[in-house]
Amino acid sequence: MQDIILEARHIYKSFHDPVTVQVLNDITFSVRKGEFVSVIGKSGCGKSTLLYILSTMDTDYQGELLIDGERMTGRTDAALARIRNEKIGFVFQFHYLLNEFTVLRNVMLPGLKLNKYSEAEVEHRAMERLEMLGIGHLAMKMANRISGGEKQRVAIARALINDPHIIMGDEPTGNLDKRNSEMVFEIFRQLAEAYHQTLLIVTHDQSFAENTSRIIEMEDGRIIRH
Ligand SMILES: Nc1ncnc2c1ncn2[C@@H]1O[C@H](COP(=O)(O)OP(=O)(O)OP(=O)(O)O)[C@@H](O)[C@H]1O
Repeated sequence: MQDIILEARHIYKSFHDPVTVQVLNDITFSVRKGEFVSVIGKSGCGKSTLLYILSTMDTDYQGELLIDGERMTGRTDAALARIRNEKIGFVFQFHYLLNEFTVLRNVMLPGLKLNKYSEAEVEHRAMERLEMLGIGHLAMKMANRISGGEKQRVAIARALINDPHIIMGDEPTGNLDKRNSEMVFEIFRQLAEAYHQTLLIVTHDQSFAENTSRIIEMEDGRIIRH
């Protein structure tokens, strides 16, 4: 099907630490273009482990992962790094901005790495995204001189720089107060509605999840609702 952005087929994952513990058990689901999906479940049920696999950062699993219909399984690390930078935008609980750079430069970095646009074009795209998120005026500030809510908006601008096919988030509101959490949710909702941006967000926040277009619920390494 053409509009399926992400497909997980029978994914299993075990840790050997030192006894073997199966953390993901036959995970199968897909995400269509424009869906705003949340992944919920009790602490330790395997959400972050699953997100690492879906985002191609962890390749040590059984099963198949397809992004845009292409198999990710069995590719080299370099190939996966390129696919990640081109197709996946990341927003984490901690923003991981580089403090020694300006806000603008932080947003530009994944765009420069892609090697698709000139530096001037990447700068223009970064400014467009900062302005869309209402923080154009922060462009020249150093990344450590802005508030937590502003940092998370910068992280979202950075995630959008290469027009990702999917944005993946691991607790993107986990470190924010209520007002900023609602703001981040609202940005995601508008991205999904106005731009048909596909989003897959792991969250503990029940009210966040209830307002997404689909909830995937996990329990003990399995999907119990999707
Ligand atoms: N590197 C590792 N080695 C061994 N066990 C691990 C490792 N990483 C995670 N686990 C175990 O795998 C299980 C799932 O962890 P995971 O971080 O995916 O859960 P989670 O649902 O994201 O939890 P939380 O909501 O608390 O972040 C847990 O039992 C955890 O202890």
